[in-house]
Amino acid sequence: MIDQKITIIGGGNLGGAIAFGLIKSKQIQPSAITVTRRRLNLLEKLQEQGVKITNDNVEASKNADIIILAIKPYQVLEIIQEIKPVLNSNQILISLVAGVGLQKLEEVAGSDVQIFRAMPNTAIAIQESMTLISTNVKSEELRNLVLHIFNQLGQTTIITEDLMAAATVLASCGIAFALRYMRAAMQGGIEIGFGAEMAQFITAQTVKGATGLILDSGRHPEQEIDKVTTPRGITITGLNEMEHKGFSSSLIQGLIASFNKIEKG
Ligand SMILES: NC(=O)C1=CN([C@@H]2O[C@H](COP(=O)(O)OP(=O)(O)OC[C@H]3O[C@@H](n4cnc5c(N)ncnc54)[C@H](OP(=O)(O)O)[C@@H]3O)[C@@H](O)[C@H]2O)C=CC1
Ligand SMILES: O=C(O)[C@@H]1CCC=N1
Repeated sequence: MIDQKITIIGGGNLGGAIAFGLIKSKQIQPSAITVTRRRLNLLEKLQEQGVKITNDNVEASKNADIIILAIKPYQVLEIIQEIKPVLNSNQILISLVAGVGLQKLEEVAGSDVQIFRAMPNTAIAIQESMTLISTNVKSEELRNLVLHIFNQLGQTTIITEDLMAAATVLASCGIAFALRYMRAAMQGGIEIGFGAEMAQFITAQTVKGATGLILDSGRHPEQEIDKVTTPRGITITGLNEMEHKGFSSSLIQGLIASFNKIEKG
């Protein structure tokens, strides 16, 4: 069980999904969760589940054990300043904000607070996130607590801060890249004969199967691809045509462009 009181500042896509995911996990009482945003009417569903809602970040942070920052990057430093007067050294501050490093967060929040960064993806809405965590906090107990919270919402790993930009690209942006593959596969599927709905279902189940093969076996994708590519066959013809058109190269260049965007700020 999670006995701590959790405040989520910014109940949008991620903040809201975390609250719903935690409730679903049954590891925490809904009344131990507070979610803030300015348009409170958009938090009605969470309120119906027993979550406390407010537009007062300071009040919501006062008695929280854990404060999760799920606002936009351009707001994060201002909002830390806003809640700083009520922060204390027993509290854990977890920033989900992309592109704002631990050093900057520590500078603004002060070194007393226990600061973590967590980088999830939108599959957190179905408790299937890949969440990467970084921190300077040394306490195993606190690290395990933060891991435990995000483990309710998918898979979680602690990494060093210098890898957080790469983690943001590969996991958080990565889900959009994977979905764009799916959209393209569907469009191709429609052109060769399926209706959109059927093409979507076939594509989604096929991607799920590919994911399962890799996660279950830990084998390199190319080993699984080798099992599909009959010599002089149909698959290798398609794969090679995709590579001639720059499939892998364009994906890698896209990842690097996203990475450079974070690095440049
Ligand atoms: N989306 C993603 O896939 C990922 C996002 N991130 C990071 O997570 C953060 C949140 O992203 P996301 O959930 O997509 O963004 P959203 O825009 O969906 O959520 C941000 C929320 O903050 C609320 N908000 C704005 N101002 C305030 C304020 N002063 N006080 C309290 N709440 C406020 C907004 O609601 P209202 O306007 O009603 O106040 C909104 O619901 C970003 O920093 C992003 O970098 C990280 C990994 C993945
Ligand atoms: O695109 C963005 O900036 C955010 C951070 C990672 C995913 N979405």
